[in-house]
Amino acid sequence: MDTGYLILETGDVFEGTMVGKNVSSTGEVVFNTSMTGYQEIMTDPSYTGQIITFCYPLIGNYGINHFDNESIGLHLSGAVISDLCTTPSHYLAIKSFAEHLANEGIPCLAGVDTRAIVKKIRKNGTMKGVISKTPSKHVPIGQDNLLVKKVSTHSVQQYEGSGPHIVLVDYGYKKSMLEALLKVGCKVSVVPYSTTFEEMQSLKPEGVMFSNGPGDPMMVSSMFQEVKKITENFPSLGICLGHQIIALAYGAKTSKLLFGHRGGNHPVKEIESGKVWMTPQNHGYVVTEDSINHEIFGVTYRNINDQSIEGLKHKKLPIVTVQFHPESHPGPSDTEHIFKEFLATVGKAGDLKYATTK
Ligand SMILES: NC(=O)CC[C@H](N)C(=O)O
Repeated sequence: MDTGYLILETGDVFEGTMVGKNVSSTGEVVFNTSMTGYQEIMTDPSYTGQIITFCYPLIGNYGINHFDNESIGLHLSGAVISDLCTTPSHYLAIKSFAEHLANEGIPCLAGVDTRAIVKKIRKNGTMKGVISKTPSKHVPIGQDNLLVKKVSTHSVQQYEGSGPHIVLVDYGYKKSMLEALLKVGCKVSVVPYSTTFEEMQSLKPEGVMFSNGPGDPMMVSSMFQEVKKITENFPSLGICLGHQIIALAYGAKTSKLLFGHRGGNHPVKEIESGKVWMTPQNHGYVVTEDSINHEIFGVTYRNINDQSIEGLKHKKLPIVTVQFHPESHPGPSDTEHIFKEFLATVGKAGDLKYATTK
């Protein structure tokens, strides 16, 4: 196996062994602290354009199976790990971690002191990096672009059900989000990120869910007006990127965290009840504290570690948003009630006075 390197924007170089596809790759270097769930993480479209450093030291021990993909294909730009297990042991395993990456054309640097990378990122912030076969490669800074467009569906996809009709706006949705709706009998239409209010109206949804997705939410600013109109007229739930986009559509601002929240045990406090929930998270941006108009939105959840905003609720309309991942996969499903609460608002829509009628 060839020697390879991770070169960070700071100039730091980490040596390891190239596994997966033996190619160079550039991305934003982030870290994930989950102890399990590498398959779900690798297939989460929100990681598009990112090199994921897995903090848990052993990766690949239970292989890759047919069931845990969160989307079709892999979206990450590369992986950096400590110990690679090449002989997976699990009754559902169909291939190894390294085979999966190789088949999908993604490089991985193994045998690295991932703790040292995490320390660098925690100190200097998320930064660009390159996985390369030579230690001297230049790290291209590159422009952020509309990553959502790369991963969103191009056409409407329908899933039958006998329950309420929910439209899922696809910014790069995780399969578990769709499954959370199908499990309780919803009929679901998955629609492109660029769906307008008029197109939404023609689908006659009873509720709208705005999904997770990659990149800076400001990149989707061309859709903010439409998102505002949609949420003013249909009960809405925004998750992660969906949460950020809804907040922006109502005039709030977002900013980038120093090193993001990515892992399976981020504690959030529900403000109303005082309860603390354990949540899976994967985000680099947050809704900025003083940008919230408190006459319009109330803060419903806060991160225990840094007090950042983890949830919003519109004061008059049935609009709820969360920064964490109630759909789980990987990580705890303790906040599954978010879907139930959303579905409870669906169907009562006719009784509500919407902002557009004011
Ligand atoms: N999982 C997500 O939806 C991520 C949202 C956004 N791309 C962020 O990093 O903050």
